[in-house]
Amino acid sequence: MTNKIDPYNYMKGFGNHFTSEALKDALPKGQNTPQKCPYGLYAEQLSGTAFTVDRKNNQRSWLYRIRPSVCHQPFTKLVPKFHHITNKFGIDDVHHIPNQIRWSPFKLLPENNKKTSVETNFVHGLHTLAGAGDPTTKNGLAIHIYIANVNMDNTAFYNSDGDFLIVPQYGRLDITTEFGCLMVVPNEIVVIPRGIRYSINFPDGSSRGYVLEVFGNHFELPDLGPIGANGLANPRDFLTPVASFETKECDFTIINKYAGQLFVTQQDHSPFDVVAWYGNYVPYKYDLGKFNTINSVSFDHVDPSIFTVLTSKSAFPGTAIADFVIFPPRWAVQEHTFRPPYFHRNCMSEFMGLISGVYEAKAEGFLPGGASLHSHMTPHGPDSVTFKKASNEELKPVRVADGTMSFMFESSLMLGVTEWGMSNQVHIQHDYWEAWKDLKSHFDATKEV
Ligand SMILES: O=C(O)Cc1cc(O)ccc1O
Ligand SMILES: [Fe+2]
Repeated sequence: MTNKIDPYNYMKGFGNHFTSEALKDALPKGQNTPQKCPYGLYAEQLSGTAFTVDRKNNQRSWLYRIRPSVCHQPFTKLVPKFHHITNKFGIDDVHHIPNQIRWSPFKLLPENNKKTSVETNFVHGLHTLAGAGDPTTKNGLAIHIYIANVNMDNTAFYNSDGDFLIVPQYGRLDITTEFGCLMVVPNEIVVIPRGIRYSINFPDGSSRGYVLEVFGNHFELPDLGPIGANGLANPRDFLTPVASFETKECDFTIINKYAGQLFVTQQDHSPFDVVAWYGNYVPYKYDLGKFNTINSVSFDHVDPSIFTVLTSKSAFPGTAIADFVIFPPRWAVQEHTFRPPYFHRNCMSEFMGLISGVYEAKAEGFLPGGASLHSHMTPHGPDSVTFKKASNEELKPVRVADGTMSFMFESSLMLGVTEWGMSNQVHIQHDYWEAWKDLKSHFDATKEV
């Protein structure tokens, strides 16, 4: 169903200082705030880091726009019954569960047509599934699922709480941002940093995907250490839109997520009126198919951190608030090795989703559009069918996960599951624990190998 045509233009590179003009010479020359800007535009700075952050981590962009963002009426709060977002992750607000949890695919909404009249845009279709921490202290994360079927007509959204890393699983995202437009297809991801206004259309109708929201540090590429200067997600493959603007004057709704609540306001013009911009605080997309996958070519199963695409660091070195990790198609060649993921218990929370295909550790039950959560120190690993097969198979080089893409949001924080995530609006597989119940003892004290 996915038509992969992408009508938009992009600039390449991660963390670059870009410049983009939709009209020739719309950027001021040699300064940020001339007394009068070209074409009668307004200058506006968007700061993604504190003014005083060290130079190498400082992120900001300058936007030259028809009207400054401040031209809007006062915000009013949208009562919680009109949305499904929360940032309350305290012990009494969400469910902290040591069991292995698995959700069947989150139900798509019916196509929006006259018969069904269910109309849900991206923002109203966001359901918080799990999280930890608090955006007011800029520490933590939330995981949302979106299920939606209508465009955000004359509506824009921005998030004061953190950055959104969006993983579309079903249906493309046609995104208009203040910086330009992006078309994002399943198997690509898009990051929209804090504060940037955007609107999402669903060219394929009813759509579904996952969102990782981080309240603290922005996403960055992981360090490569002994891997060397190349590998994993290459900076050149991150794409940022080019400036484009509209001059629409009409009633426009702006929705703001602020401290886990939604606020709404109106203005009389489109916020997508940025004629030119420059800077390094930008939205970007990345095709997961471009990941340069590195793994063991000798023996043993390597930890999945080798598949990290992006990370949002905590204050503790090497310990992420959230890593975005993928399990891409690759060759498995390890000798005398049990090749699928090992049995393990982890001091991190592991939330997993499946974009397409079958995940190597689970023969059944983990399905595209579904999810699993293995919390701090919760034991998990290959199901019994996978264990039996992989313990006995001939170890020739094989393609793993061809046509498949799964991912993990791995966090050092202890995730709580929301009321929605436990409700009968979703389907928790209560028999998930049985995936391991047939793992019998093979112990024989007389047999060394
Ligand atoms: O639990 C999982 O399926 C994710 C995972 C994969 C892997 O290859 C090693 C460790 C790990 O947590
Ligand atoms: Fe795991």
